[in-house]
Amino acid sequence: MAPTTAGTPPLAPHLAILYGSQTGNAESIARGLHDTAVARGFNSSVHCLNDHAAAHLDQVPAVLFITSSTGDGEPPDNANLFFRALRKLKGGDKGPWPQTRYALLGLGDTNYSNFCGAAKRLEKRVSELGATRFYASAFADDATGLEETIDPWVEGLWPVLETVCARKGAAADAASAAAEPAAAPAAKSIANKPAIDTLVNQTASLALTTPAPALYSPPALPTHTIGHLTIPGLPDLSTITSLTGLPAVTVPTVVVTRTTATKPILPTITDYHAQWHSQITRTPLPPYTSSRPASATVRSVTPLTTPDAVKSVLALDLDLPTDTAADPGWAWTPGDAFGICAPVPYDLALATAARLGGAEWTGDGWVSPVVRLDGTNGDADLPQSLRDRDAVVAPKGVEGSAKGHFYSIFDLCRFVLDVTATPKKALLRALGDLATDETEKKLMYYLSSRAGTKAYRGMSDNGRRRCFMSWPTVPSVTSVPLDVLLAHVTPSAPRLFSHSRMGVASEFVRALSVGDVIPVYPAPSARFHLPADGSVPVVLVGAGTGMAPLIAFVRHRHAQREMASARGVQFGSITVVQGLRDPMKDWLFGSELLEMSKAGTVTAVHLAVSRVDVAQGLDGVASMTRGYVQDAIRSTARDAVVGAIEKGGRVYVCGDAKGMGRGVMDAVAEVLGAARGAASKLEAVEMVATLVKEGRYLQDLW
Ligand SMILES: Cc1cc2nc3c(=O)[nH]c(=O)nc-3n(C[C@H](O)[C@H](O)[C@H](O)COP(=O)(O)O)c2cc1C
Repeated sequence: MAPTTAGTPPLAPHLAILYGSQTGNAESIARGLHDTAVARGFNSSVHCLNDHAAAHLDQVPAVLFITSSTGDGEPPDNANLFFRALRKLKGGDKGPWPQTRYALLGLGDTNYSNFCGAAKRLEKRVSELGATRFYASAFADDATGLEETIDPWVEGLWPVLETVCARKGAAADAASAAAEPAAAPAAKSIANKPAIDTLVNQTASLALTTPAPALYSPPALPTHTIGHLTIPGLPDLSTITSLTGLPAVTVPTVVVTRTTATKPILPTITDYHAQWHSQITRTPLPPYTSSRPASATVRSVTPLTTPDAVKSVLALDLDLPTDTAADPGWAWTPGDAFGICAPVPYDLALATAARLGGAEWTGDGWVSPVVRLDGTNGDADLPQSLRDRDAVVAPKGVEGSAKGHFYSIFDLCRFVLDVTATPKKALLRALGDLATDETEKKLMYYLSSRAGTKAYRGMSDNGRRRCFMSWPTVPSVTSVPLDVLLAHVTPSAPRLFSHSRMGVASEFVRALSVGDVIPVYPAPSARFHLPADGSVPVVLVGAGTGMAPLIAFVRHRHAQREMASARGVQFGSITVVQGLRDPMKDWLFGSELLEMSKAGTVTAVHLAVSRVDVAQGLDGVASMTRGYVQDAIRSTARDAVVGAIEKGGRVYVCGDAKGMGRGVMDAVAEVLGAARGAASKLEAVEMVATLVKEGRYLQDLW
């Protein structure tokens, strides 16, 4: 039994914490809550939603749901089976839900139109099935800072939970049912220490230093702009004596044991994968997932934009191994995506490993010490990113042949920890705890506190907010323990590409060459597919690389038309509304669309051009509007969009959530509302909401 806080008897009933997490945020919150629960004497267990059976929901008096949303308000991959199970409950079969009491925390981003869609759907369904909410639900927004909602929610949760789990009687239950998140946590005092002259001038810039090995003179470590941390508006911290709202430090649940083995550090992906002692490198059998990907060989990398375009876009042609045919997941339909497990850039991974004491020069090359990772209480305590990977036989040189999770420190930096992600406040807090220099400690505490929220959001490393920038800013932390990093750094998340969505110009994709082998897995879309009935008109709205799944739709329709031409089958109209900067530089698939127009597959192409004047039209293009796709929908493409919807058609929107998702939805509401004589904006918005419900307004946003 875990230790309890002084004077509190262990609470017999179990608490089940269930999370759905795509990129690790919800999982790390769930695990942090579990640790705190155990420390408070709860008999807690933590599982991803797909493993809900292991939580024995019929026996626990309280369940905590923590889930993010992905896609267009869809559940994360490790929650989709749970949602399916909820859907399957029919009639009198309500499963364990009528006896279940729950609290729910949703994670989302208001840049997506379906804010916290998965969490809200989960709550609706379990309530329908008879579950009772014992604590007010909260929905945290990545756009404004998750902590602002999460911290008070967690703070207020504990007293309510103790009542609910201890079952102190009906009166207490009734009181707890109405509970709202409690007030902000009490101030935590921090030492009032020396002046911070170097920091008050608002920039801390520190270089990476690695001691040279004794015998050989190693080549210089790759230079990466690490640690050029700019913090606008940093106050004089010497005047601050107490800070509130510091995030809880996540207790590491991974035990790191260093072995005697080392492993070569190689820059190339092909060689690297060929010798990694982990599931990710040897192509496993299907089904392929992000942690058990297949290996694909790059057949070609072709630029789709001119060299002077603002953003370069590449077409990647990949060869999948023949055995992938056995995986039904690869039987893709247009609109489906696939994931590429992009590693951290080699130079950065090596520089980070070196800082962690994980890169040694042998005279022949760099090697990295191999560590074994175990959960504190078995595999269930490993973060999911590690747990999903199969245990492998110990590498040569390690005593015994027991299977385990073996990684070189470099492997962890390259494939497991995403040091390019935005640092979580909890990581800054943990760095503050580790810092021996009081000034650095105070800076880290400040950035992770409530008062430091503005500085935290404004801090940047050459305009980006990346995890690794924070480490050199605390040079007194000579080495961050790996278990602390595993608890606080976001795990590397795969990037999703449409089948036929060409590589977003990421650092990783740009560096690929023909013959490289990369880890990939299928990620089918639940809803972003063409209607089975080819006579349904469609409107395709895409900007930038958002055109990729849409061109796959066009190609598919074109092939269907060719096959059906002799039979006189009628096909619905295809209206394309495409956003681009300059038709001469980045009109993706331009010539193909013109050909498809000529062939009659595409009915009209409306271009929205954001960076150059469009005095002249282009042959074969129905209209050119200066502005964004939403401007085209409001003007030249208005009739086509409304006409298609009124004929029972569907609208597909693909692009970035911030730039276009909201804007396009507003524009469609406006033109549809006007055409149907909506009495108010709200009524017009409800019209689009109905289309969404009917599966006639579909979005693939990122
Ligand atoms: C591709 C993608 C799609 C997303 N879709 C939604 C969405 O539809 N609704 C929403 O509220 N948040 C959406 N989000 C935001 C995430 O839910 C949010 O960033 C959350 O903190 C991620 O938590 P996780 O790391 O546990 O998955 C999306 C994020 C990404 C990257």
